[in-house]
Amino acid sequence: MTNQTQSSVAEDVKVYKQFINGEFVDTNSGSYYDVINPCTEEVLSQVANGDAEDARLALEAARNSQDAWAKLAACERAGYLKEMARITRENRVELATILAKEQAKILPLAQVEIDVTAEYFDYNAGWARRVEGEIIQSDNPKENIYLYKMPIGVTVGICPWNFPFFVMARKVAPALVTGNTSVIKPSSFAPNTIMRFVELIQGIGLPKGVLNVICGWGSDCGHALASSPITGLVSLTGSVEAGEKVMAACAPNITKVNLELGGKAPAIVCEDADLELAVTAIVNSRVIYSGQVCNCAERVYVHEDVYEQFMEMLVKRMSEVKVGDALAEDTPDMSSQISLQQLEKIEAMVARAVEEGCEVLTGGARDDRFETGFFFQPTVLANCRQEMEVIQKEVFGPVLPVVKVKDFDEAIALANDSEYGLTSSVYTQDANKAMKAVNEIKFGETYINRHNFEAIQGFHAGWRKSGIGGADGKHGMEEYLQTRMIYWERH
Ligand SMILES: NC(=O)C1=CN([C@@H]2O[C@H](COP(=O)(O)OP(=O)(O)OC[C@H]3O[C@@H](n4cnc5c(N)ncnc54)[C@H](OP(=O)(O)O)[C@@H]3O)[C@@H](O)[C@H]2O)C=CC1
Ligand SMILES: O=C(O)[C@@H](O)[C@@H]1OC[C@H](O)[C@H]1O
Repeated sequence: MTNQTQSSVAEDVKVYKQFINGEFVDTNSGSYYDVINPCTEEVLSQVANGDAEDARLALEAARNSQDAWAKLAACERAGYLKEMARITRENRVELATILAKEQAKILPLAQVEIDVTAEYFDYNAGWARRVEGEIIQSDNPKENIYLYKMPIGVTVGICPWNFPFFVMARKVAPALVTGNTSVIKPSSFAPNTIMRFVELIQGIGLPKGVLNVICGWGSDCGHALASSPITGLVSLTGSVEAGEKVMAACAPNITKVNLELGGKAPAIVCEDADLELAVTAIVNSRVIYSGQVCNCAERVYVHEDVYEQFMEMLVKRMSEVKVGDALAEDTPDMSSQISLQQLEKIEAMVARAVEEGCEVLTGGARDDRFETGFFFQPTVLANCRQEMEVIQKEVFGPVLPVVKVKDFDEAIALANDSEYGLTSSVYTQDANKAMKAVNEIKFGETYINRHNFEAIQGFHAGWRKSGIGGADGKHGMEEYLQTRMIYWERH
């Protein structure tokens, strides 16, 4: 943890306490840590460094409020989500600015995240009148069989730093509308926007304990939330390593997990592709939020017939990417990485790729034009081979490794050869190739002739190590429900 330091509470920066049972309270640990602006490295806030006791108090508050919350009419619960949407919209500029500063996200993208989050609250409010059960035919003519959809109880949402505000809503909105209560743990790297939002919604009258937000490190506070017998569901967005730990923590209580654990998205460029479209989509997808998005192109497979032309266009476009402070007036295309650790991880992966024989066509190093921050140059790597780490492991930075392939079958086989299975994309003007990809590519999400993002009414779900369960739409909402069967005999 190099860009957060433990400290006592200073007086001149914003301080965020824990939000438990409808009140802002001190952390049991008594300590706070600094959250910095990754571009400038200035301290933005001091945030409660929560521990297992904070987790216990938040979970108890969520448990104590859950019965009454579930007994409200679903449309009444939805009313609170609509209020959250309204308040998000009314404060969209303030929230986007906080977000941009705490995670080095360029302001237009931060604004998109805030606006989509408001949409997300509204969209989930719409499910209130649509959660339906079933009446099933019995073998006994005197019996009716009913299937009910019930809330799980207390849900925990553990958020990442890359889309912290949106992912918070992804975990809160379906939980609350279906009658669950929620404990949210933001990433320690980006808690400010979530905490400010919690301050802003104080006037909406949400019953105490229905939503609790506690900050603290995953290994301590997060682990305590996941391992508690009070917790009915843990939804985590983050690394495979954190997912494994959360599953292990949940195992003794057989607690349900819902995991979104990143990806290694292949982009396949066919010989008949519209190359201008493919290059634009792949470059945008790789540099958006400085390459730190789980569903964006992480490796490219290009047909040998168009390889030279594609690479020339790709290198030109990547070398033209504008890098700068996330809040600069002449808005850059991308900014700093979130932290020194992430910068060092990217740098080390690129260095190992070069040792293994990759050729750097542009970028390949830290961007030393900046006195502060954790900037890495937009990078294209050629001569990549399937077995290389840079093709197999998530880089999470502005680095595009490219592999030349002889045909579409080889591209699909190599794309599928991955422990990850979140998203993928195919660029072709041939409907038969597109259909073959739809049938044969083994990923939870495939984009044809475009790249990210997914729709809030879709279902964002990773295969293999990319996760379990999913989010968004009807099926994402159903992750927060369990079934109850009633067998009712007439006498
Ligand atoms: N799927 C995705 O969208 C994301 C993928 N990643 C991938 O993960 C890599 C590392 O990023 P990193 O920040 O370390 O991501 P993590 O997976 O460590 O963090 C994600 C969330 O999980 C929490 N967490 C970590 N360990 C535990 C645990 N044992 N129990 C409960 N909660 C836990 C974190 O808390 P805290 O950080 O506060 O300790 C954070 O809130 C990236 O390089 C990238 O490859 C990262 C972010 C998002
Ligand atoms: O963490 C991620 O990268 C994903 O959760 C991401 O957040 C917004 C994207 O559209 C996602 O799915």
